[in-house]
Amino acid sequence: MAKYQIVLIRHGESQWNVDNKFTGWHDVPLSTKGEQESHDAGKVLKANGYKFDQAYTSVLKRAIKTCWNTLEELDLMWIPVTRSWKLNERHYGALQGLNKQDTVAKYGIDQVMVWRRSYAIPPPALDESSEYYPGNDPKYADVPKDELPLTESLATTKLRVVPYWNDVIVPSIKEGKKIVIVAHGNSLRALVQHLDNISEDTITGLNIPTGVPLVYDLDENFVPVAHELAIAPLSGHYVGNQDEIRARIAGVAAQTKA
Ligand SMILES: O=C(O)[C@@H](CO)OP(=O)(O)O
Repeated sequence: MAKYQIVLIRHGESQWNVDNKFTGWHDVPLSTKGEQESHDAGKVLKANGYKFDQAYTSVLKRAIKTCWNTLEELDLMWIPVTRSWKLNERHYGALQGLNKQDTVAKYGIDQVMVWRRSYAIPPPALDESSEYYPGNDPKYADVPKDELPLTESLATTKLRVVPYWNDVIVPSIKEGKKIVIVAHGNSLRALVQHLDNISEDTITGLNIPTGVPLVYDLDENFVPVAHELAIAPLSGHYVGNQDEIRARIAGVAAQTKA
């Protein structure tokens, strides 16, 4: 029996999704299409009667703007929005800024798929002299330098996302708050892997589309209750046109081709 319901949204298409570049912690804006996708996410939630008391997002503008646009459509811009770097995208290390398909041409599809989707193997680490080093970014001024990643695998991304879920978000759900989490492809993969207890092998095939609300019903122990529209391996379901959503999932997978 479902006791709680939460909504997860990956940000709308970003400018570096358009340019097909590895993005990670680089702070790029939404594309024009991404702005539209995030308004559409709010519209479809409104049409289906969803309401929220609290939003959680990352400190990256593509997620923050998606959150704003979604809440604007729901006429909920007044609710508290908590931002945390713990919900940031997985740090893509030295791949940040590189074109994904050029990287396939240089290193081969097998290596790139290991970097993109393997569970525990991180991309090569960033150098602290890099323009992308988070230690020079005022967003992270309060974060101890040794906690700031120079690269992350999905496994190490989980080490920040899941404690944030358990320590911050779960208590607020238990207080009775209806929550929405607006985050990123890989930080949400980390979260749903935890919720749905997805195996390390199976998670490599999971891609989350931009700007589509993903609804989870959870029982009293925060174990997901499978929905009839769920697309395996998820128990949650995407809200919207299911054929279009499947095509968008395939589009994320196709960002790197052999
Ligand atoms: O570049 C990134 O940060 C992510 C999300 O856009 O890409 P991928 O889907 O390749 O992990």
